[in-house]
Amino acid sequence: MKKLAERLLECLSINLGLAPDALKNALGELHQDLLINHYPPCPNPSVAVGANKHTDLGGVTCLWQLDDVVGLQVLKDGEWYPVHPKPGAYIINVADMVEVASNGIYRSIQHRAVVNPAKRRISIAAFYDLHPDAIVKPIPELVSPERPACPSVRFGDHAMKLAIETDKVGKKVVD
Ligand SMILES: O=C(O)CCC(=O)C(=O)O
Ligand SMILES: [Fe+2]
Repeated sequence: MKKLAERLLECLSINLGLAPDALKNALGELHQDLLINHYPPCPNPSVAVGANKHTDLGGVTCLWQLDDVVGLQVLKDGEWYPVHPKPGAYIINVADMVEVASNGIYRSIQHRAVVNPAKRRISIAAFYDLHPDAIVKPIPELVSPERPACPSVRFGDHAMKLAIETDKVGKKVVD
């Protein structure tokens, strides 16, 4: 799975016109955090949230939706769109540190999970997170007068800030 995340970072780098290892070098050593989300059926989904609106913190996330139950939604142009589970397919989220390293060219995706009135849902998220001391700066080739550098971020501070200032959850890093 980690190989998949590393390969994805290579593809994202190449797509930016950079060397394949550009994002990997900008993020440093990645480690995997696994989170198993279990959403029991909820008789009144309109008053309950599965997972609140947020962006993932690290590099990329590989998300596996186990059951054929729609719950994940992504925010695009102010509208929530469902992401339908596909057997054998992972959902890949660009997370905050790729947004910073790419100087905002890639945007971390705002998403949430809603609950289902009749069925339970399970998802497994593999987050590729950074060392807490890793400092992520925009890759110099992606900085220009038209696209000035966004602020650098120390990963540990970013994760802590969101843990403490929960009102910041779901806000964009670059903006
Ligand atoms: O359950 C889902 O589909 C989303 C879970 C999620 O966004 C997360 O664990 O960060
Ligand atoms: Fe997430």
